[in-house]
Order: sequence, then C-alpha cells, then structure tokens
Amino acid sequence: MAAVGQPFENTSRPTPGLVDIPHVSDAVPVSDAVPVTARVTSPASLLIAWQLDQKSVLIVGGGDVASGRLQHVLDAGARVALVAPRDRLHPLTRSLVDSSDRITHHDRTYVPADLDGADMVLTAIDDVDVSRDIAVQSRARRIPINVADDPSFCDFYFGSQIRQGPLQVMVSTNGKGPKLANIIRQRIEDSIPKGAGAAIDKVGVLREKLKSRAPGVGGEVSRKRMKWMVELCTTWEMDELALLDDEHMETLLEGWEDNVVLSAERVGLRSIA
Ligand SMILES: C[C@@]1(CC(=O)O)C2=NC(=C\c3[nH]c(c(CCC(=O)O)c3CC(=O)O)Cc3[nH]c(c(CC(=O)O)c3CCC(=O)O)/C=C3\N/C(=C\2)[C@@H](CCC(=O)O)[C@]3(C)CC(=O)O)/[C@H]1CCC(=O)O
Ligand SMILES: NC(=O)c1ccc[n+]([C@@H]2O[C@H](COP(=O)([O-])OP(=O)(O)OC[C@H]3O[C@@H](n4cnc5c(N)ncnc54)[C@H](O)[C@@H]3O)[C@@H](O)[C@H]2O)c1
Repeated sequence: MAAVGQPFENTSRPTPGLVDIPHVSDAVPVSDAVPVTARVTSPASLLIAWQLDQKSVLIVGGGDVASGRLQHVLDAGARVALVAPRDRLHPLTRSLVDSSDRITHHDRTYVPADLDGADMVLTAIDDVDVSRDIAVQSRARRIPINVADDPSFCDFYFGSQIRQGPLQVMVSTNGKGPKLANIIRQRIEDSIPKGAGAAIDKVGVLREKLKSRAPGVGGEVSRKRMKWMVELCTTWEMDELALLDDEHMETLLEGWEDNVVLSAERVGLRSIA
C-alpha cells in the first residue's frame, strides 16, 4: 500500500463482492438500454448534505466522542441540547457549553423526555444498555439516531471528513473500516487543489450576482446561466477563480450579455501560469 501523503491512485480494480453495473449511455433510448439486473451485494448509504441550521440536536454524553460530535453539529448551525453530568464533561465540551448560546446543557443523566422536539439524536456514552434504550425510544418516535460505535442501532453513520470553507468531503466505508476511512481521507485531502475553498466561495458570489442580473427559475434563462457557469468553471483555473474580486466579477458578467466567458487576462487578472 502506498504511504500516506502520496497521490491517491485510482486503480480501477473492481471492488471485491461488487458486481459491475452496466453503464447506460445518455445516447441509448431507454427502451433499448441493457436492463440493469445486477445488484450490489449490500446496500450503499445515501450520502447527502443534511441542512441542520436552526434544527434541534440532542447529544447524550459529554466525553471525547461527544465533543467531536458537538463541534460537527455546531458547525452545521444546529441548536444543541446536551445531556451529561458536568463532572465528566470533556474540557472542550465544557468550554463550548460555557461559551455558546446555541447549547443548552442539562447537568444530569438522560431521561426519555429529552427526545421531545429533537430532529436528530446522537449518543456517545459508556453505557451500552442505556444507549440502546435511547435508540429504541428514538426510533419509536422516528427521530434519526447515531449511537457511536454501535452500527446496528444507527440510522446514519459519521464519516471521516474534510472541511475547507464551503467544501466538504466525507469518506464512508459503511462501517467496514473506520481507520481506513481516516487514511483514505488524508490521501484525498492531499490531492485537493490549494485554493479550492476560496474558488468555491468566489463562484458562489458570482452565481448570486448572475442570478440577480438574469433572474428566473427553469426554462431558457436557467439553461443559459448553467451553460455559462459550466464554461467558466471548466476554462478557468481554480487558483484564478480564487482571485476574483467584485470588480473582476462585474467585468466578467459584462460578457454574459453576449454569452461569452472572458478569459482571466481579459477581466484583468494577471496570468498565474
Ligand atoms: C469515521 C469516524 C467518524 C467519527 O466517529 O467521527 C468513525 N469512526 C472513526 C474512527 C474509529 N472508530 C473505531 C476505530 C478503531 C479501529 C477499528 O476498530 O477499526 C477508529 C480509528 C481510530 O480510533 O483511529 C472503532 C469503531 N468504530 C465503529 C465500531 C463498531 C463496529 O465496527 O462494530 C468500532 C469498533 C469498536 C470496538 O471494537 O469495540 C463504528 C463506527 N465508526 C464510524 C465512524 C461509523 C462507520 C464509519 C465508516 O466505516 O465509514 C460507525 C459504524 C458508527 C459511528 O460511530 O458513526 C472516525 C474516524 C474519523 C477520522 O479521524 O477521520
Ligand atoms: N466512533 C468513534 O470514533 C469512537 C471512538 C471512541 C469511542 N467510541 C464510543 O463512544 C462512546 C463514548 O466514548 P467516549 O470516549 O466519549 O466516552 P467517555 O467515557 O469519555 O464519556 C462518556 C460520557 O457519557 C456520559 N454518560 C454516561 N452515562 C450517561 C447517561 N445515562 N446520560 C448522559 N450521559 C451519560 C458520561 O458522563 C461521560 O460524559 C463509547 O461507547 C465508545 O465505545 C466511539
């Protein structure tokens, strides 16, 4: 196996236990397509970007694992009810509890009424029986739950994560090898172009400016906007996009009227190559 830090290599080797699913080309009419009969041996997870802003998360436990979970959900904008005796709070959790107005700390052990109003439940406690009781109660109320290290009681797993501004990458091994998820994540991290987060931020601002210049949802205007954005993102380098300021963006958007994507030099960026 290559050492950590070397580029991540795609060997295109079929994953053992998986059956190749025929790729159906866009050009093939649906009726003529090869029927997709092959199935993967075990179901994959649905990887989605869950919007937690202003939602309520119940965290049971205040140790090492809970403090990592707490940071993740605060980063996602959640309001948190944290249930754990204060005397065993991890120092990081203790300082977050003392400083964040988005955390309500209950200095005691869990009671079922803690589930009231929760949109998501995370348990990270050193008592398997209580964790499993919480999972059963949570599921009975159809609230999604993660029980740290107890996959059969989880509705979703955590993964190994990269966060660079608006860019987030999560590696999941679907419970098969969390340490390998961590190692693969480090290799992916090493391969992400410098400035990717900044480039995404700038493209986000530009897309908003474009939408206010050419408003509307769907139809011709959407198609034209998407084509223009795709052309920009594929012809400009990421580190060029990262350098865009308001003035460059206004110049660039002048090309929009003529359906033209100006080059980085034309909008006044010095050539970086
Ligand atoms: C990714 C990460 C995210 C996070 O937790 O934040 C994460 N585990 C991490 C590390 C890690 N966990 C363990 C080891 C020791 C090595 C080893 O055992 O292999 C190490 C490595 C280390 O410590 O270095 C032990 C372990 N973990 C689980 C079990 C139970 C079991 O397998 O049955 C056991 C055995 C307990 C025992 O033996 O008693 C279960 C789960 N752990 C998951 C997530 C979910 C599946 C994710 C996936 O597979 O993709 C899942 C299913 C549920 C969940 O907890 O969400 C984080 C790395 C973050 C990072 O650093 O990048
Ligand atoms: N997924 C992972 O990466 C990972 C890594 C290590 C451990 N774990 C698992 O996560 C769990 C927690 O690990 P840890 O290292 O944070 O444990 P820890 O011992 O540091 O903390 C346990 C916390 O749970 C609290 N607690 C215990 N019973 C409670 C109850 N009934 N109500 C409320 N709070 C209660 C304690 O007060 C303490 O704050 C363990 O089951 C461990 O196996 C997961």
